[in-house]
Amino acid sequence: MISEKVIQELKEICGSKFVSSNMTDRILYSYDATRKQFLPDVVVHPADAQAVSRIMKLAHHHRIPVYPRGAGTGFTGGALPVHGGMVMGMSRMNRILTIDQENLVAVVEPGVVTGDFQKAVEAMGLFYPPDPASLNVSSLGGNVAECAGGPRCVKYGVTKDYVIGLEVVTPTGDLMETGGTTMKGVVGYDLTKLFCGSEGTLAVITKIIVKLLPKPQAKKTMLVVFDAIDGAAKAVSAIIREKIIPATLEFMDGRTLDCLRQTAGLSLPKGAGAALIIEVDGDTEFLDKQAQRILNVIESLGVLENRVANTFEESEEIWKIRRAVSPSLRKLQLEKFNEDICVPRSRLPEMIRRIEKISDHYNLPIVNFGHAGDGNIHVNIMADKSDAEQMAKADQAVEALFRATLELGGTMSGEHGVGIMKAPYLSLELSSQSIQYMKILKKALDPHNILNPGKIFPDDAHALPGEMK
Ligand SMILES: O=C(O)CC[C@@H](O)C(=O)O
Ligand SMILES: [Zn+2]
Repeated sequence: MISEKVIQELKEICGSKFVSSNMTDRILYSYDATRKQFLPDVVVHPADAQAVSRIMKLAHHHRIPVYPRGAGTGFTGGALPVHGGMVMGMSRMNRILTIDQENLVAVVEPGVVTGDFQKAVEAMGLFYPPDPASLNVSSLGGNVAECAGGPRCVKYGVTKDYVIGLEVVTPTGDLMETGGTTMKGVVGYDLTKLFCGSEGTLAVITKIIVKLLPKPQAKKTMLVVFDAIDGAAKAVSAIIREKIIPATLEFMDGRTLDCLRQTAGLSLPKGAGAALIIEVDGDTEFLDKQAQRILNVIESLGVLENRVANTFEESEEIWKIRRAVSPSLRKLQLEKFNEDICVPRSRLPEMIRRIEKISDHYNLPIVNFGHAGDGNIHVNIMADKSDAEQMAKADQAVEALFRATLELGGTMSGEHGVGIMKAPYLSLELSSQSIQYMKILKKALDPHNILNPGKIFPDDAHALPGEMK
């Protein structure tokens, strides 16, 4: 419980309107996309970095857990207040501070919605590539904390490849700047990169400096439907082997397509085993050549249909299909164990076969889609929540999936992070030494473990007293 005195201090810092301990607000901020629920004691919305710093000093002094929160679209529980305490919503800090067209750099606050930022820079002929599926809702602070990815990462890289500087507040309340606005900089340790993807456990992000690119002149989007999943997986490898890196190389298996047909009314050829969304970008002449090269490479792999978007609207129609996948799967009323394993691209066909075996072995449907061009697949193990046996099997299937991924030289998470969901499996992938050094880092910055506790490390996450069933 947080004392009335501390609540009063929080109100002085944020303004009383922006501090709430009423049940409605506590429930509102008890969820994220994992749909797990942990009730915070209080929800605060600071207006600026000074307020964040004062809050952290207060929390540090009173040992109150603090959970920074963007839009709550994370899939591993990064924003969940698993030990109660304070949720710190960053939505008031939502200004685009500068878009510097001369230096191709922008400075933003963490609460800016990713999609809004992209539109703002695109209106100036610039480009911010990271495009998580949640981009119309998710905010840049959360994207940085989780090092968000998305379809375009195959060509353009992930969030941390664009973040060149940060302003952060440490768990003890110090306000600190890292990096800067230059394209290069090698003075001292790269704290910017350390904080990117640290899942809100090392610092609260209060300002972000990103580099931008010129906006590609044009793009061409294709939805290529295959008769069998193997053909689609081979097509991904074949395109990369041909030394072509398209702007996106997204994959949806037959079950994903069935689900889209059922819940989103999509018309696709009957008997489709899988589909790829391939987008190429650049100048117009190059686009046509590259699209043709891709089609030549994959045509013998069982292509049933190739839908080419000729206009921006047609391209958006194809992307709407892709962005509908995750919400459509939710409509199936099954528990969705959504993983985001990543394997070396050449191992993708084998990984897909291994996933099929896991599905057969545990007798559970598994729906696969995602960023195949990166070897990053969202493996969704589906189980009936009311069937305890199925739920237990799904847990075993998750572990089998991680073990298979690691055997093929992959990683358990390409883009969603560890949070609470993968914490129990951390030692499958990381050596005890790396875990130990990570904990030393955490302790150096957060001696009392108050910033987003219960995340990443298994011994922290194993007992989560606050979970509501
Ligand atoms: O696993 C999911 O449901 C969504 C994953 C999300 O990163 C996506 O690419 O759509
Ligand atoms: Zn994804």
